[in-house]
Amino acid sequence: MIIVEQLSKQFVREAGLGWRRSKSVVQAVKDIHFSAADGMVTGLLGANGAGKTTTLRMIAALLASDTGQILVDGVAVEAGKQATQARMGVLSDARGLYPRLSARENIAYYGVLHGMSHDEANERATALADALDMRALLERRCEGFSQGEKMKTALARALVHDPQNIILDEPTNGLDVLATRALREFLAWLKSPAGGSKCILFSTHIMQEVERLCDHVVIVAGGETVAQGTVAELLDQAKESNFEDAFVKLAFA
Ligand SMILES: Nc1ncnc2c1ncn2[C@@H]1O[C@H](COP(=O)(O)OP(=O)(O)OP(=O)(O)O)[C@@H](O)[C@H]1O
Repeated sequence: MIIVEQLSKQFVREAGLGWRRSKSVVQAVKDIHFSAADGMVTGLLGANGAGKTTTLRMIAALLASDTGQILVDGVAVEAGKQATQARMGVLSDARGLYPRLSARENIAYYGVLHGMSHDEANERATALADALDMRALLERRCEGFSQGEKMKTALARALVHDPQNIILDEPTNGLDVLATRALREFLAWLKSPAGGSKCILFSTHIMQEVERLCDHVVIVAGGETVAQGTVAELLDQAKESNFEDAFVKLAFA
């Protein structure tokens, strides 16, 4: 379970050179708060620049927050510290695979970094490849992989140590309809008791994805949580019958 309270983060941007040099402050996240429960898919839904990636990077301990608190299974997240890493699997938007390594090596290497033996990590890579229908890719170098192949490999790598909490930044970016469907089915399995009742948190700006996949939706606008609930509750709150209309009303009214 992930609990986020009063999270904020600002960046200082520098522009120009010499005497023309200037600094400006960007308040990327102002006040984000929500909780993401086990056995559920929670979606962070927001427009471009709303603060989703910055929020996920703070939860994943990749970036320090200015204020607020993040608890993962009751343990406070601290940027750069290992305490919560074992409990989290993170799929960033950059994917970041080693192109010269095979998919298996990319996946198993992360397992070893998480303290697994080589055999254990290899067995897990094979099991995940079966679950993600990517067995044929396993021994291929990642160089030249398609978007969908990269995503599957990066997802398997994020899950190699069987984390309870799964954080995905725009996981369907660049995927076609079939790959998106397969991912949706896999996430539905991961949140089920058979898949381990995982806590899944993902960011997106795609309405249909949220309607089809999310048990809980957190609408983020201008770095703030502006509404949250089930899709039905948000429709009710906005007094709309179409989810896109409800989103626009809640995010930009
Ligand atoms: N390292 C950084 N330095 C300066 N500004 C940043 C940095 N990272 C993010 N920002 C700014 O913070 C704001 C929020 O960015 P963020 O990437 O979190 O949004 P997002 O909701 O993930 O957007 P998108 O859907 O376009 O990926 C944006 O205005 C962005 O330009």
